Order: sequence, then C-alpha cells, then structure tokens
Amino acid sequence: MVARPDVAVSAPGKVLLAGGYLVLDRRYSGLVFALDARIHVHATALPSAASTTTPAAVELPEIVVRSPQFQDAEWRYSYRSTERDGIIVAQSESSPTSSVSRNVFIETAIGYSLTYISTILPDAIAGSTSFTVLADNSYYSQPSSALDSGSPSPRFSKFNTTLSKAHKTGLGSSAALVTAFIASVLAHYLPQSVFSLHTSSSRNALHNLAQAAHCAAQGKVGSGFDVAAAVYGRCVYTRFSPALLEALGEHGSAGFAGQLKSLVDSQWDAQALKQGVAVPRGVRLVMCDVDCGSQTVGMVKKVLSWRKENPQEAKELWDELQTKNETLRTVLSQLATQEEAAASDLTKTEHWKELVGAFASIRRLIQKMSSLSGVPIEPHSQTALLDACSALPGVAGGVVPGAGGYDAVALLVADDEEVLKGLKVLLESWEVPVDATSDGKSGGKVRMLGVREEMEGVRGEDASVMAYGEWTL
Ligand SMILES: Nc1ncnc2c1ncn2[C@@H]1O[C@H](COP(=O)(O)OP(=O)(O)O)[C@@H](O)[C@H]1O
Ligand SMILES: C[C@@](O)(CCOP(=O)(O)OP(=O)(O)O)CC(=O)O
Repeated sequence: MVARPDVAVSAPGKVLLAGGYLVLDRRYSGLVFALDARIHVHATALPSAASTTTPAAVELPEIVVRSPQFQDAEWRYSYRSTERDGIIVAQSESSPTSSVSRNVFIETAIGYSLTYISTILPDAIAGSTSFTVLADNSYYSQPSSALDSGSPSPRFSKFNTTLSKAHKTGLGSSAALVTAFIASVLAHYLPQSVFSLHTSSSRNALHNLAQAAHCAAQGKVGSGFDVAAAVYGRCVYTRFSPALLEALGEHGSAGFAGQLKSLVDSQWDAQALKQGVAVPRGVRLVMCDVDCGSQTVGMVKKVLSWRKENPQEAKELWDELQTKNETLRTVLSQLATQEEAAASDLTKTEHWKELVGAFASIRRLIQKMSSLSGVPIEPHSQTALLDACSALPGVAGGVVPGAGGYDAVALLVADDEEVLKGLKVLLESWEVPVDATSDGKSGGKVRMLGVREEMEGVRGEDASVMAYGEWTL
C-alpha cells in the first residue's frame, strides 16, 4: 500500500461587503472578501492496528477528528463502503463525545469526500486517519481573562469552552471548515496527479464538493458565497443555480455515488471572478463584532417574501443597489491601479471621495430595503455606529455586511496607525444605543476584530510538527 502523506490545508473566512440578498439571485452578484482568519485541517495516517495488537485482531479503519482548542471536541467515525450508494460514515460508540455531540459539518464532509474518492480511486481508501482542526483566534470571542493576561496570544488559542458554547464572530467558520476539511481528505488519500490545489480542475471539484456538502450539512441552499470565498478568496461572486443540488439524492440513497461524481466533475454556472476586484495598497478592511445580545431570525425569508409581494418596487431597488455595488468595486479597482495609489495622502484624492460616495449610496439603499421590508438589515443602532465611524478622518465608509442585522459592521479605512487608533478610541467608549426593534436589549460593546482582507482562498500549508507544534500530536 502507498504511504499516505501528512497534509495540512487552510481556508479563509469571509465577508460579503456588498450584495447581501441580491446574491441569492443569479441575475445579481456579491462583492466577497476573504479574511486572513483561516481554519486549518491537518491529516495524518494512524499506525495500523495490526502492528500494535495480535495478528488475530480485526482492524477496523477509523477516522478520528479532534478540534483541540475546544473542550469535548473529539469525534470518532467508522465507515463502510456500499456498492453504488457511496461510503457511509457513522460516529463510533467509542467517540468520547458521542452521547453529547455530533459535528454534522465534519461528518458530512467526510461522507461526501470519501464517497467521491470511491468513485475515482476506491483502493485509495484504506487505513485509519487522524484529522486535527485548528481555527485562527478571531473566529471566536476570547474570554476577557485571556485578553488581559499581558502575554502575547498564541497562534491558536485554547478557548476553555465547548464548541457549542463558544461565541462566534460570524466569519463563516463552517464554510472554511468544510472546504479545508474536504481538501485535506482529497490531498491525503489521492495522489497529486489526481488532486492538487494547484490545478483549476481540482479547485473546481473542491468547490462543487464543498458547496454540496455544506448545503447538506446546514440543511438549506444559500447563495454559497462563503464557500466560494473559502475556495477562491476575494472575488465577485455569482451564485450557482440551486437546481444543480436539487437533483442530488440523499447521501446513502440508491445511486448517490454516481450522481455525486457527475455533479462534482461538471462545470457549474457559478462564477468567482478574481480580476474584477482589488483592494488598493494603503486601504484595509476593518471588521467589528457588535455584542448587542439580540438576533433577528428569519431575515432572509422576510426580505424574500417582501420582494415576491412587491416585484416592481423590489426590482428597481435591487437594480439600483447592483449598480452602486458595482461602482464601489470599480472605484476600489481604480484606486488600486491608478497613480493615486502612490499619492502621499490617499484620502485627498478624487477616487477616495468617490469611494466615500459609493458607501453612502449603498447605505441609503440598504436603509430603504430595511424600511420597505420591515426587516432590520441596517437597524438604527447600526446606523448610529456606521455614521460615527464614517465621520472619522481616514474612514471611507462602512456597511452592515452579509444579511446585516445587529451583530457586525465592516469598514474600509486608510491603512494608517493614526486612523486605526482613532477608530479604537471611538469603539472603546461606544455603547450600543437602545433600538426600537432590538427587543430593548442594548448597552453592548463593539470590538475591532484582529482580521483584515486577504486575497487567497484555500491553500496547502506546511504539515510538519514544526508548523503546528504539539497541537497535532
Ligand atoms: N473549529 C471548529 N472545529 C470543529 N467544528 C467546527 C469549528 N468551527 C466550526 N465548526 C462547525 O461549524 C459549525 C458552525 O457553523 P454555523 O453555525 O453555520 O456557523 P458559521 O456562521 O460560523 O459558519 C459548528 O457547529 C461545527 O459543526
Ligand atoms: C442574505 C445572504 O445574501 C447573505 C448572508 O450573509 P451572512 O454573512 O450574514 O451569512 P451567515 O454567515 O451565513 O449568517 C444570504 C446568502 O447569500 O446565502
């Protein structure tokens, strides 16, 4: 048997800077930024049981997954092959956490990727494997005790809590996880001649497989911009036709393996254009986590049902927003390519003024979408915060990213110490005001996350012990 190599893969988190709701419809697009917060997955073959036990012992291949930054985060799986329906994965009784938790995203990623491998190189699936998941610290809010300790924070922190209790910061952990996990399974079991992150055909297969597994695990078909960011990085994203996934049966149903193979190997109608979007040198993204203790469920449903009931008004609004989103993208590209990028003060240039104007127009239209649909996409408390941030020198503007709501804002600012300092001072003293629609909950804090934009999507990492230290042992 060929020795399976240790591999490590990472995939980035995301922010949908412009195009929330619009990107659900193929006629519109979203401006998607990848973030330098990544989820890493390390894979290593486990020694064969036969070498450690008596020859009579039956070796059952096992997949062990650990997420050692969290408490009780170890899942063990057994798997079996069925003729036509794929590889069926089951959480083992021996899983330390089997009675407490399942990790549907990991379970689905394993089932889908092994099933795909079984259709191209069935003999490649053999033996036991250990996977370690490590998330960059910004995916979760750290307890303040960890932040105040004075010592530099380690590359990967221990969060002293379980995954389900951890406070997520909304950077798209499940899409980055599923993408990095599937890539690590494929790179670990398949020879490089069949799967390599350096070829566009492998990236296409990874994208399709990750979209299918992510939708199955989350039980709904979204636009998939988060998986696109995880695979391709910063891009202008046009979604895939949802019908592509509707044709795929349930994992384990008759014929699933063949259906999955054709779906994964085909060319979807999704688009992730890399050329269309740039971030000028001297400009950076700032993400803020707003801890206001209130969330609005069902926002997408409500916005879409308003759109259905008001097709004409919605079309005008959607079209206008698409135009303004494109202006934002174009101005950013112009700032990035023109000589102005070399100007001593970027904020004094014409294109900077246009950037400020593009944010203002987008926000005006988002506010209109909020009031017409009755959904707090940019609630009043966020309007106050965005207005205050935008008034600071060096801040081009900001938005409520993605679906909007109370929990985050994204800003584009001049990449300058003084500008960041000014922003920090404002945020430190900011009290989220009472908002009529936030169930009366207020007084939350705003925290600047330690992340910024990044261009690159999924990538191979150094898998050696040197790179991950004791986390993978
Ligand atoms: N570090 C991690 N280790 C293991 N599983 C993770 C990790 N981060 C995320 N997940 C999986 O992703 C799920 C969170 O997904 P979701 O609620 O959709 O959040 P998000 O909006 O961040 O994608 C978790 O319940 C878990 O199954
Ligand atoms: C409404 C949307 O267009 C954008 C939602 O973006 P968010 O970034 O808010 O998403 P989650 O991290 O999944 O909560 C829905 C979609 O595109 O799927």
